Amino acid sequence: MKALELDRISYTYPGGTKALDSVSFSVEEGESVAILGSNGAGKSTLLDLLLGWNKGKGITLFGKDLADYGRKELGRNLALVPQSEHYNFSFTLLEYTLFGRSPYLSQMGTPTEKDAEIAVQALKDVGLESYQDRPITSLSGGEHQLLLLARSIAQQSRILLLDEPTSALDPANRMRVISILKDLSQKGKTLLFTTHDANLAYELATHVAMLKKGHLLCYGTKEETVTSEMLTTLYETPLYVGSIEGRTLIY
Ligand SMILES: Nc1ncnc2c1ncn2[C@@H]1O[C@H](COP(=O)(O)OP(=O)(O)OP(=O)(O)O)[C@@H](O)[C@H]1O
Repeated sequence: MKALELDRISYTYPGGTKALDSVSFSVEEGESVAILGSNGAGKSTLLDLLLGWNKGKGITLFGKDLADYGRKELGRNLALVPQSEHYNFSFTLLEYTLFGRSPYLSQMGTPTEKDAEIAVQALKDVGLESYQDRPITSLSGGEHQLLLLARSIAQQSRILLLDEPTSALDPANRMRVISILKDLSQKGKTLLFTTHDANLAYELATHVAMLKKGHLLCYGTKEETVTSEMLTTLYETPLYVGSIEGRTLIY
């Protein structure tokens, strides 16, 4: 089943910047898609369109027009892991992770024991369970990024959108997040993530979308798209795709 279809998506900001120009591709459920592109290429604009924060036409989610989704229904299908988030109040980690359960709560409803179990398990998945009663304001930058992933795991959406999911992480936590995301992907979750790390894209993605100045330079399997020529064209700087001990390495 198609999880996502983009049909000639364009977006111009009020000031007149055309951030996306006729971008089309589709994603099957269970695929993992890396969105690559230089600074200002339109990656965040695309994520904001998928989340309905920027309004646009031509986006279909599981066969239904994005514009026809209610807020909670959208939350059950799509979760975002931003790079960071500003906190207005000092919740505990567990309370914050429980926000991921919002799309499943009734009007004025409070989270159930089952919701709490799911949130605790999500904190365990990212290795933050021993911090669950600590205030979120006490976290380091990397822990903060792991918490945002935990909240989205608790949300149990069919698609996960991730904005630079490993940007603040040390090597051990980077590996942990890659392993969590691979596991989610194997269980059938559809992933779309932006990254400046072509090695991460190659390791985690099944497919790659390359955006250049708002245009789709190419879309296809990682084997088709991640080539020295394509990456050099995308970033306008020499990049090479090689192999060390049987593993693909981009440098
Ligand atoms: N709120 C806004 N108002 C006007 N122009 C914007 C706004 N947000 C982004 N832009 C412009 O739209 C274009 C695409 O920006 P976008 O943030 O989508 O790029 P990006 O690929 O996510 O970049 P980066 O890798 O630097 O995060 C850029 O030219 C940017 O300056």
